[in-house]
Amino acid sequence: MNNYFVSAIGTDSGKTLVSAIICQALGADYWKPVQCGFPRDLETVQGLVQDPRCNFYKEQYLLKTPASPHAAAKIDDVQLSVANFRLPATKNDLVIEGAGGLLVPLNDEENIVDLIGHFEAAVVLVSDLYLGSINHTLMSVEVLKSRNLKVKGIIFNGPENKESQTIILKRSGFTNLFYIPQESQINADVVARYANELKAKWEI
Ligand SMILES: Nc1ncnc2c1ncn2[C@@H]1O[C@H](COP(=O)(O)OP(=O)(O)OP(=O)(O)O)[C@@H](O)[C@H]1O
Ligand SMILES: C[C@H](N)[C@H](N)CCCCCC(=O)O
Ligand SMILES: [Mg+2]
Repeated sequence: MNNYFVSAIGTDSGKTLVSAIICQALGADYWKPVQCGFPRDLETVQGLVQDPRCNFYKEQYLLKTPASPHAAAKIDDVQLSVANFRLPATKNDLVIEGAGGLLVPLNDEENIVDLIGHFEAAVVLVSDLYLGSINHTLMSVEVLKSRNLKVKGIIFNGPENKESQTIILKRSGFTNLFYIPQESQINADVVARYANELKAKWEI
């Protein structure tokens, strides 16, 4: 059983889409430990994955405000602490989706990135290809490397930019797992199509 932690270079980068594709590709389970605001990513993934092998676990913290977890927790009078997060019990591979990027705070001291070691997960980093994303991706790479975290690879998402992809891969040394182009709509068929492609690339 492997735990994969899907993080990204920011919010709205495509983590939920990528999580659904990985779940469908591997027949893995899905869990978002902390959700801030609605709709719940859990429900989005449930609507996108069509694979009876996949189980979907409830968030450990479902916070009502669409904000950074540390701020959303304050509003709901909840204390987030890495030590209190508990993985769902499963014998299956598990895809864990973060919130926002790696240095998003959970509280005054701890960040999303601190959950990765706690869960003993390998990171899948989603890099969406907007202008400015090279800087944001390479900063995320530094954060991962400085903590010696295990990285499965990068998934690029959105309008193609070969120069950005090439320099990010060269500087990071990370594996290029997959590229998802900008789609006119996201639905279960799109996810199934990319899951089939990803399956072939995952174990290389
Ligand atoms: N390749 C793509 N083509 C078309 N739409 C996309 C693509 N990637 C992501 N989107 C859309 O962009 C929006 C943001 O993506 P997504 O919800 O996966 O981001 P996220 O990183 O999970 O955000 P959060 O930090 O809130 O969890 C969604 O509406 C999603 O369907
Ligand atoms: C509410 C949003 N969709 C995400 N789940 C949380 C994003 C936190 C971003 C914090 C930040 O980097 O400023
Ligand atoms: Mg999401």
